[in-house]
Amino acid sequence: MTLIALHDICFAYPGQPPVLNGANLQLKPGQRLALTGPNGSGKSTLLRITLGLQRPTSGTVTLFGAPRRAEADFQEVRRRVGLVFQDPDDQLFCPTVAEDIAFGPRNLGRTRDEALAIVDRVLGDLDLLHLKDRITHKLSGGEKRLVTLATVLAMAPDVLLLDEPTNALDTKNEARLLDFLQSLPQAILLVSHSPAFREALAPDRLEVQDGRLIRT
Ligand SMILES: Nc1ncnc2c1ncn2[C@@H]1O[C@H](COP(=O)(O)OP(=O)(O)OP(=O)(O)O)[C@@H](O)[C@H]1O
Repeated sequence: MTLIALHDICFAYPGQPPVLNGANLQLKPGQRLALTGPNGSGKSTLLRITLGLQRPTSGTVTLFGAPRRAEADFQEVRRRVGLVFQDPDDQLFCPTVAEDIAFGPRNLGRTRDEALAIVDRVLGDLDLLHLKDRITHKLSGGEKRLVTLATVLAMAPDVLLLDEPTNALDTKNEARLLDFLQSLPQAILLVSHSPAFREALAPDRLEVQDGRLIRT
């Protein structure tokens, strides 16, 4: 089954020329696909449309085999699509790292102990246990980036949408993140301006050109 299918997506911000103008994309289980294109070409907008955070002017978003139009359609599957936003401050809002990571599992009805076990597992997987009790807003930019990924992984999504995951990471952490992401079974849609990272993780790519997605 195709996880994500975008068909003929058109979108314009109010009073502006179209950002997307007939964009098509399919992501299958286990597939890793990169989205490239210049600044402002519409990559982040496309990720937000995929999750229903913005609605296309026309076109169809199909997730897990069903077309999604209304907010309720997206809510049903949002947990299964983990979006790591470009700006971690859009995503981290609890006082401590552990609380931020536990928030999603708690919302899904996990007990406090279950959620705390998930926090330990995810932080352990990312080699970040030392950050567990830190105040989130005092983390460095790179630490916030990795903690944001931890909050998403705690929801055990089927697909990861990663918007510039290496922003603010040093070379050592970038290499470790690459190793980690390569070991994951999930399908990944990656937006990254780092050619080396992109080619290592997702050599298959689509480029946004004049609002369309072109295989290059
Ligand atoms: N909320 C908004 N209101 C109005 N215009 C917006 C809004 N968000 C983005 N835009 C504009 O839409 C266009 C596409 O933005 P988007 O963030 O999707 O591009 P991008 O390809 O992800 O860029 P980058 O590589 O710089 O992250 C840009 O011209 C941007 O200025």
